[in-house]
Amino acid sequence: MWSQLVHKTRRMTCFLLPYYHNSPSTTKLIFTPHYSSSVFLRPVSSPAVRAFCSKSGAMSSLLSLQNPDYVSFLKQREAAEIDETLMGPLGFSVDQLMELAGLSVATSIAEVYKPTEYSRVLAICGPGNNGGDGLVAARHLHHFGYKPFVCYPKRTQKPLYSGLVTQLESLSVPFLSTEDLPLDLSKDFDILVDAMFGFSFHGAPRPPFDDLIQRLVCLHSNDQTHQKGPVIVSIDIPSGWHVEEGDIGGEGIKPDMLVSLTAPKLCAKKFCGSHHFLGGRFVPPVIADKYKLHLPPYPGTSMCVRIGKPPQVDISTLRENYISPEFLEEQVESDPVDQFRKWFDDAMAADLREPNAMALSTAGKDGKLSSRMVLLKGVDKDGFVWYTNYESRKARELSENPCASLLFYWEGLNRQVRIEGSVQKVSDEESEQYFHSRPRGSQIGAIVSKQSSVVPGRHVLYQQYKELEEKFSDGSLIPKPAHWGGYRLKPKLFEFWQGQQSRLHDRLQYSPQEIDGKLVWKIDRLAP
Ligand SMILES: NC(=O)C1=CN([C@@H]2O[C@H](COP(=O)(O)OP(=O)(O)OC[C@H]3O[C@@H](n4cnc5c(N)ncnc54)[C@H](OP(=O)(O)O)[C@@H]3O)[C@@H](O)[C@H]2O)[C@@H](O)CC1
Ligand SMILES: Cc1cc2nc3c(=O)[nH]c(=O)nc-3n(C[C@H](O)[C@H](O)[C@H](O)COP(=O)(O)O)c2cc1C
Ligand SMILES: Cc1ncc(COP(=O)(O)O)c(C=O)c1O
Ligand SMILES: [K+]
Repeated sequence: MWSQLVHKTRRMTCFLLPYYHNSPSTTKLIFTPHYSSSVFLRPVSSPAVRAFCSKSGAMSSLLSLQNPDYVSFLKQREAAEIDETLMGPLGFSVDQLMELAGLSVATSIAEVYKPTEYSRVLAICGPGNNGGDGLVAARHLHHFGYKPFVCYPKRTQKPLYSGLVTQLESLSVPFLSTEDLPLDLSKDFDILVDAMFGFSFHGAPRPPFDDLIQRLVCLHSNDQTHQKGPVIVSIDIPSGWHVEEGDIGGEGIKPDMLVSLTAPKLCAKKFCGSHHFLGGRFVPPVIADKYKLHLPPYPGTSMCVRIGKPPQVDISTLRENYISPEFLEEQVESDPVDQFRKWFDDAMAADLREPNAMALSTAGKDGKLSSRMVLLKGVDKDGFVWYTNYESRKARELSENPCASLLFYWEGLNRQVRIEGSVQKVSDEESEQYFHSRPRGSQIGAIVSKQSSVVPGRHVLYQQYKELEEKFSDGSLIPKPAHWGGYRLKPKLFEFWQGQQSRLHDRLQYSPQEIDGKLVWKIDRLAP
């Protein structure tokens, strides 16, 4: 029953997302591989890494980073034209677009700046639609667990805007006048949302926005004194910047994050902050087509996607402080295989990706070690089973030295399990049975791959694969190659590790002992 459970292939889906790619002469539909996003249960330490790896798909971020010309930039006139087309012939209302734009901004912020660290948000909203985006974003941020404040000094008397204000008031989001705002914004807020001006900005900022922009500029000078100040998130255009030329005098605001909407405007090429996101997941193909837009695909159901390079991180600063329930001797099973199953069930329940992936370490007769990942395919009192090629490097090493170790790491649960023991091949019948339970593609793959040998190129494998696929296209039985089968590790030592704060982890080791001629497992606590 349990081994059937692990047989199920979980979330290994690679599906194809169409997006429109245009060259001057043609418009063709390109299929981009996109991998279903994995769930990271704990935030990783730095905002940069967090953003890169967050739930909404490191894979599509990778796609957009591989090619710097991947994204198109719009002129001011084009941005206005697209706006008109969307809200004219394409049937959108301004309310709809603003809602989606504001939601994109809020989700982009939430991907990088977690509310546990950055709770106090000030949205400074201007008189136009950019200001409207700011009001919508503030509402979503409230629902995401932030504490937003709004400064909205030049209100527009249209029902859309008064409705947005009423919605925020009903959530008790405080509205602050420019007089209420502290001159130095660095102490009272963690995030400043710059929603003053978007693509219709022209000339020099007029009061009261000139002063508000200046207060954002001042924050950089504070920065030089190495104080941790609030981060600035600009919506669509860093306010005060020329929509196409950018920060002409070099004295404008320097946002940490820019959320471009629909497509980035030309000024975004000059953006030097750490986080450039794209939002506004509503562009129909006809617009992408007409303006020859290259836009990255949005991952999964996300409202935003990172564009541009993620910030460089200092690897030495990456660390987690593990916070877990205590793992005590009194709680554990006397049999380590039972304890393993308990933890495996927890890993399944936590919806971790491939909880049955384990590192297998082997050493040949020369004593040189090697490790690789394999998938656990069954466990019982007899041992831990995986399948592989009997002519691979690991197989050679196991034939020379049958000792091996297994390692599971369940990141989302702060747990690792080490298992050591001796290895034997499983019976031929067992291998046969498992082989035929695999997807036919993987069965053919096992025939094609002379695992661990040198191949002249991918095309060779692909060619052989195609031939065999054709040969077995009638659905006939694909014979298991003699060189493919399972191994079973009979455990002689276990260690269960539960991460704890300040590196004072729990480590319980099980080793076999003979008492009165009976084999029992002795449990020892090891120092972390
Ligand atoms: N499809 C899309 O792309 C979508 C776009 N959306 C959003 O709309 C944004 C564009 O909105 P928008 O056209 O209302 O213009 P925006 O820049 O917010 O402000 C114009 C106001 O500012 C004023 N103003 C101008 N210059 C000034 C100055 N120097 N100093 C002072 N004031 C100045 C100007 O007054 P005026 O000069 O006309 O008297 C007017 O009142 C866009 O960037 C995006 O955020 C999303 O909501 C939905 C989808
Ligand atoms: C998550 C994961 C699971 C894997 N599972 C298996 C497996 O079950 N069997 C296998 O032969 N290779 C598996 N591989 C590939 C191995 O890591 C390795 O590349 C291959 O077995 C060749 O190893 P060797 O040259 O050391 O023998 C897996 C790789 C990953 C990343
Ligand atoms: C080469 C190879 N063999 C076998 C496996 C085990 O996979 P399956 O679940 O198809 O047996 C894997 C998994 O990644 C693999 O890469
Ligand atoms: K702005």
